[in-house]
Amino acid sequence: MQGRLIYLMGPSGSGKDSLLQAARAPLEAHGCRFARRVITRSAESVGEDAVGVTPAEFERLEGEGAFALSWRANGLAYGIPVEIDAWLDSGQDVLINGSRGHLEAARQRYPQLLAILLRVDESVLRQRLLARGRETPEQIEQRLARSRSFAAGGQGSVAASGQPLCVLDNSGPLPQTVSRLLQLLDEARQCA
Ligand SMILES: Nc1ncnc2c1ncn2[C@@H]1O[C@H](COP(=O)(O)OP(=O)(O)OP(=O)(O)O)[C@@H](O)[C@H]1O
Ligand SMILES: O=P(O)(O)OC[C@H]1O[C@H](OP(=O)(O)O)[C@H](O)[C@@H]1O
Repeated sequence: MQGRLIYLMGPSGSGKDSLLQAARAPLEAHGCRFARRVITRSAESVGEDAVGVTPAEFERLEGEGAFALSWRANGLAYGIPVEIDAWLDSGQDVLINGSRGHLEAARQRYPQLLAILLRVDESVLRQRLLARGRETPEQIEQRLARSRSFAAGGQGSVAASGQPLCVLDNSGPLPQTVSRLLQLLDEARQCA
């Protein structure tokens, strides 16, 4: 039986990486694999254990078919290694840190993907981005503007009619969000 792609997305600062890190051990115990992203951002950047490459290296890798999914946003390029297809073919679920802007393209390649939208209150979002301190104030404002655009239905709504979407609120304590994610995935497994 084919594994399922679990596509976690949400505003920058909503807590995707934190949630993935906190939920990793229990999910790996259930056989779920985690894709390590390739990003044109320094590997030393806080918050995500990604592979950092130059834009030229990214273009080369993308041209060689190294990515199952790739997209651009926030002045960066993001790639999901194509090795996830072998994991899925072997029946393993795969959890990735996705993109709202790339959801429809991802659905084309993975029609059965489970889309999970992480949300937090706008006031919380700004505070978390500022506290994290990875982006400059200008970049934070650009990311907040991008999220407002999605909330207003721009850039392709993630809530396309007829497409299943799970919404997970991370405005509260992270352990609560982890528990809800695990419960949501258990429910999804049972109705798969
Ligand atoms: N439930 C939570 N309660 C309090 N702080 C949180 C919570 N979840 C995440 N954070 C904090 O919010 C900041 C943003 O979290 P994180 O980097 O995981 O978000 P993200 O969605 O991965 O952002 P990006 O898409 O920009 O990488 C971090 O400093 C993180 O420690
Ligand atoms: O705005 P949308 O399309 O949802 O996401 C765009 C990109 O921003 C975030 O990455 P990061 O914040 O740079 O780690 C997402 O993971 C995605 O890769």
